[in-house]
Amino acid sequence: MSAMSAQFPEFRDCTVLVSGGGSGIGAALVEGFARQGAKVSFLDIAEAESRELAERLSRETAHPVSFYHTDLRDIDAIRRAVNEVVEKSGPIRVLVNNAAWDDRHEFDDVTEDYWDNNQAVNLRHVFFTSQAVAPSMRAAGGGAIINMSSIAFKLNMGVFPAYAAAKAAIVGLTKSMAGRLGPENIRVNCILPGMVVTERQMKLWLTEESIARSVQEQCLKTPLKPDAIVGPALFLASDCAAGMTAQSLIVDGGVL
Ligand SMILES: NC(=O)c1ccc[n+]([C@@H]2O[C@H](COP(=O)([O-])OP(=O)(O)OC[C@H]3O[C@@H](n4cnc5c(N)ncnc54)[C@H](O)[C@@H]3O)[C@@H](O)[C@H]2O)c1
Repeated sequence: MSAMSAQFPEFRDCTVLVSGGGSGIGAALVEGFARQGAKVSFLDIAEAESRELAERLSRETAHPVSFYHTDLRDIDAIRRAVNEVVEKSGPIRVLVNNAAWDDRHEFDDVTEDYWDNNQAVNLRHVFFTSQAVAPSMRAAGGGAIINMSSIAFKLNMGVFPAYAAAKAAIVGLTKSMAGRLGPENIRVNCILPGMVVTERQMKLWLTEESIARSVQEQCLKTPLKPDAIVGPALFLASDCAAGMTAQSLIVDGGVL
């Protein structure tokens, strides 16, 4: 049974918000929740890809999929979008903080502005989107937040210190938010993917050779595709994981 065919009845008609849902893993998550019968909205800046995804899925799923053009570096814009989602679709029960920017940067060249912008795309919105969504989860009696970290910060990868710092911080943020929001029945967990081959990763960073090298490090000898993250995310958001919070789930084909 694939993640796309497993069914969790609790997602039917429930409101789900995914950040960075326009492409890659985020798009697979949007599709995965939409095929569960959820009312899915997503925030992204990739206009063309996001519109195409929302239109395609809206023709095929129980509820229209809604795209909100939102630059996650703009906290007021996040708050406006979250309010619109709640007004249109009802209280948000599931939030996936997925958006990120794994830009490579040379240690000696990083400026203060670069650092701040990098943290704004990779870390700051994870807190502020959760903060904006929490009131509607409380009002609905609870919810689930899933933050996307990465195994990259555990691998001594020198190519993106700012990204690695943000991804490590997301694990700490997950635990702190879980402690704060647990009494309100809001569960907060994170997923640490390994290498996931997306179109964008292929365009920017990956080659057939680098994929083969990474696969050698995995126990499982097949490169992971975005779908590999959908099942674990559905599980963490579902009632099956009702007793789980403050946890990190590694989905890397067995690297760590
Ligand atoms: N692909 C991988 O190998 C991999 C590995 C480990 C962790 N991850 C994590 O999984 C998540 C998804 O990965 P991906 O490779 O699909 O991501 P990606 O780099 O393709 O980007 C995700 C989405 O975020 C959007 N986005 C970027 N900046 C934004 C901004 N300022 N405002 C709004 N949207 C913005 C992009 O347009 C894109 O649609 C990320 O958190 C990433 O760190 C990915």
